[in-house]
Amino acid sequence: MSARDAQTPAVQTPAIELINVSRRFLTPEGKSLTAIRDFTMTVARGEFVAVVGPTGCGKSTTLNLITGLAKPSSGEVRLYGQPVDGIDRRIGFAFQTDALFPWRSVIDNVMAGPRFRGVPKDKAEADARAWLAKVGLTGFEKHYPHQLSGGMRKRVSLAQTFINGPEILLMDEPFSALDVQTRVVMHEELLKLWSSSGASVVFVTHDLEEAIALADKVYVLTSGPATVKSIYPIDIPRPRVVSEIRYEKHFIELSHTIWADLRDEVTRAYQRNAA
Ligand SMILES: Nc1ncnc2c1ncn2[C@@H]1O[C@H](COP(=O)(O)OP(=O)(O)OP(=O)(O)O)[C@@H](O)[C@H]1O
Repeated sequence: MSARDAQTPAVQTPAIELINVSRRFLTPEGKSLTAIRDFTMTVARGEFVAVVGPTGCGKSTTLNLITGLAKPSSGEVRLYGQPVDGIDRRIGFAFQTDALFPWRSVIDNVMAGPRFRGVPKDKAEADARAWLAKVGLTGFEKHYPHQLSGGMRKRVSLAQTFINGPEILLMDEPFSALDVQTRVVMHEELLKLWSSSGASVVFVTHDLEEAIALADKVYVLTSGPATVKSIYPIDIPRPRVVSEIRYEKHFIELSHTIWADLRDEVTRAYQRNAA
């Protein structure tokens, strides 16, 4: 076997696999609640997967299983072919609320990760400046988070995440608190950073258009317990200009098709909550 052949299986191993995963919780009343049932998902290396589903269906629980913060009740979660075992340094996160330290300047916030990992101060600072330049924040290094707009804080957050070179990026509605225009700008930023990073992404959102604009694949989940209802490949060529593609015929067709599928689950979840 040549060295190249020996490497092939590893190269083909997906970045993330959830195999027939179920996750049950005990409710405060002591009842068993199944948040996720027979959930199977594969994220190839470098792939961008978006996950949409009705509110409360189990999207965040899915991310927690990938991080190792939650353990499956049955089934298996693998990263690069290996069972998840605790918090993995290859994973980066982005949540709805950013994780900026309010008492630290922008550059100190971005340097925090590398410094924590033992990178010397000069190198960490130079890297942080370079990442701030990539997200268009040169000149804001000495500002504090409260002196920035919501969109600028998100840019700092992205720099703070990408500076650590994550191989896997888990994003839980990271842009949902932003206004629509800023959100589109952040989509462009994210796609630019992601395409040069090669990271594998799981992006959870309520916003179907956001999912289609960003992802290679959209997973539609059922109303809880979450299981995979459908998987839609998004064959819109890259690089994508997010502000433009949403007006294209194919984008609108994809939105209609996937929404028809998602709408049933949203209605079901709404009726269940109302009952
Ligand atoms: N630690 C926990 N203990 C008990 N129940 C939990 C726990 N974590 C989540 N759940 C329940 O599991 C279900 C799925 O929750 P989850 O947060 O994963 O949904 P979600 O799809 O991310 O929600 P949303 O769309 O509102 O953000 C919910 O019914 C929730 O109440």
